[in-house]
Amino acid sequence: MGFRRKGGRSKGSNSAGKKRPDSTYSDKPKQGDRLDYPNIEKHNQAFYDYYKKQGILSDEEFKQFYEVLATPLPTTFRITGSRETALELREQIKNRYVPSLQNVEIDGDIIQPPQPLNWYPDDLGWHFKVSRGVLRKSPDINAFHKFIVAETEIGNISRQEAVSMIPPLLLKVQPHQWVLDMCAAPGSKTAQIIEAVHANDRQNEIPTGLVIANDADYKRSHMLVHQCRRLASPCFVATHHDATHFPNIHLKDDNGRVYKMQFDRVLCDVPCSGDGTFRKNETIWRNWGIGGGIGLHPTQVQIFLRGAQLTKVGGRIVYSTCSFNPIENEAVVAEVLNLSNGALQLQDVSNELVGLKRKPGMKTWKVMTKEGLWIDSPEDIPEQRKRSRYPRSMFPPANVDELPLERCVRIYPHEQDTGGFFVAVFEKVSPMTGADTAYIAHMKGDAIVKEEELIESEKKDEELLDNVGPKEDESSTAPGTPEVKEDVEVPSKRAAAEGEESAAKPNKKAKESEGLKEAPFELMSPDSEDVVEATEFYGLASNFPKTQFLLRSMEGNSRNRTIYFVSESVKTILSQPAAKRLRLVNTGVKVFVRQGSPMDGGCPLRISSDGLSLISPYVSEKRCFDLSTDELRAVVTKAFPLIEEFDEQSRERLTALEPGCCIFRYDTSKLSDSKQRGLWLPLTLPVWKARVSFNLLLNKKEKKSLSLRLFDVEPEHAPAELQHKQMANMNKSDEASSV
Ligand SMILES: C[S@@+](CC[C@H](N)C(=O)[O-])C[C@H]1O[C@@H](n2cnc3c(N)ncnc32)[C@H](O)[C@@H]1O
Repeated sequence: MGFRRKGGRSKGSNSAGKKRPDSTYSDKPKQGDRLDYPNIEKHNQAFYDYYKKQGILSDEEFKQFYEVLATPLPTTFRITGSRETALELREQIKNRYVPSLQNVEIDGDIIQPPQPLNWYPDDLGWHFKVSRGVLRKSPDINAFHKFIVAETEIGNISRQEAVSMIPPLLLKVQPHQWVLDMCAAPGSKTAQIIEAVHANDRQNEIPTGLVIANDADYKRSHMLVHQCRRLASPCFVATHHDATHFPNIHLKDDNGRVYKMQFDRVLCDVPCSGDGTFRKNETIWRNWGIGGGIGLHPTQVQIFLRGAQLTKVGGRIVYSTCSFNPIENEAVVAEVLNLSNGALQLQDVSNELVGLKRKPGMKTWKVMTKEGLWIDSPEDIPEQRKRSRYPRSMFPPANVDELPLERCVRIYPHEQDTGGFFVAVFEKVSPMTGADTAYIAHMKGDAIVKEEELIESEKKDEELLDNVGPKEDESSTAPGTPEVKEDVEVPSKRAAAEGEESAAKPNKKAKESEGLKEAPFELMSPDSEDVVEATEFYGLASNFPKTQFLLRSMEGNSRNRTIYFVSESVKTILSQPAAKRLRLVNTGVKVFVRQGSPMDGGCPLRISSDGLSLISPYVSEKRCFDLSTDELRAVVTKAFPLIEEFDEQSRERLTALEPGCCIFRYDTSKLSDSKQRGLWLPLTLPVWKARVSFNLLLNKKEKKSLSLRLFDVEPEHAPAELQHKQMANMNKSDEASSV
């Protein structure tokens, strides 16, 4: 299937009736665009003229670039989750799916099986040169499609555009670092950052790092929470602030010294015109206009500058957009470099992500007014009012030759079949703010910083931000400003629907207003009844940090229904009065959930599957049970396994086990084909044990993925009649424990 056009127009004409300039442009399908081509015109004359005139590429390359923009993207994905489980899944793809996808023919062409992206570390990023449409429809790749869908649903795979994976890799996050993601929703880059913080996860180790993921849009910040929840990180905090004025949080150390919360790593993946997403975003073909970049430039400068202020000396900052526009890219970089007075250094990253094809940043560019006039400086605009819409920072600065802008990274779609992207990496090499100087003094321990001094220095930071901000008659949502685009897949259809609308209006001046509907986040006392109950029942080891439990709602005198767990770093923030300034949307991993009173007695607090990997290393042997392969098959594939189906020895042990939640373990090397299946990690499963039966505490999707992965079968759905009979066998606590 080739390009389909709206009726009546001649081949190669745009919506205004003009011809698409590339003579080679034709209806002939190209590699990767075989099916599902949307019925829209893929030409925008204003875009074409603007970038041709900007000279972003040589004439020859520009032709290729513009041709590729009209083709759909290949399918790309990232294997996510904790490092060990990600490596397991990678082996499964390599050993099972890649061989099964050799010599598959679609529309007369043999397609290449999926391949790792050559620049992505450890073969955890993949591309498959067929469009999503082909992936969905072709019967030959149906099994692979099913696998991708199932693993995406439970969060083991993230379908993320290749270029969007780049900024978190260049951020180089370490497990002990504090990271701020300033514009984070819907959150695929945050997910990568969280994974980096957990890169060294071993049993009994909770990283000391912290990830604060922020977005100005309240609804979108919930999409972010949804996306990151599956990673179950106790180091994750979601906030909701206008990043241009992300609050100053003052913390006190054990000696009473005040210091400002600053970060080792800051990601500024700012709202942008999104013209790097032409290949997947049909509306942008119709809506692209010069006003987008112009309207967003001041906000982009402010967000980046604020990010730089919040970075520790010695820390790294990544600025990125999915736009080709130098007004949103090099102009922003040049302005903030100059404002930093040498504190920021633009890094040469040509030796990082080897294999990634890229072009250097631009050293010169032009500004076009919304009326289509090319201008050299704001003074060339006759009207004073209009002039203020084109701040000097949009133009190449006088010292442009001294700035190493060539170190910026430009990714063009035609070079390696991707979307378009811009990334620049910085290090803060010297103090830039009063807080930097105070922080250094704090770290040396040789000065007591007074809070008033800190506040005074912060006023200066604030003034600087206001000076570069949009002027009275400007707005980042000025006419012509397009929707904010993402280069990532949203986590669910519902979330996507919520996000679409709000993405169109970045909440530029989000006030620090009160009245958000979030429940309070209260740390629990280790002596509280709930903590004592859980500790005793599960025999939690003495080295388990019992001061890091959290409640999300105060439920009066009644027993608390859900108990969360946070890392030491999150506790540090939450336990200080300054935490009140943070508009928290979410933090903490759900570890215990209270059931209705179990009929057989036992502890009604069950372990949540979200918190299982955190809690299980500390649970005593009295609540753990090792399975044989046959028993595992019964637990994973059957709807209602009964204790009597187990062998005699197991029956005895299980019958003696006090009712309530416990952990079933399985050593995967016992599976005869574990290598072929790419399985080597021990399995830990949360189970509700009742008097005569038990119940796997996983949701349907998790259960299905597990069953397919281990035994190639879908788990049993019991017919209604059997369900009824079995339920009668089970006591009330079995029913209550179904997730
Ligand atoms: C390009 S998207 C970010 C994509 C995200 N980093 C990811 O990888 O999933 C830009 C985000 O900035 C948010 N945004 C817009 N204006 C903002 C502001 N002033 N402060 C914070 N976030 C803002 C938008 O709501 C949008 O979610």
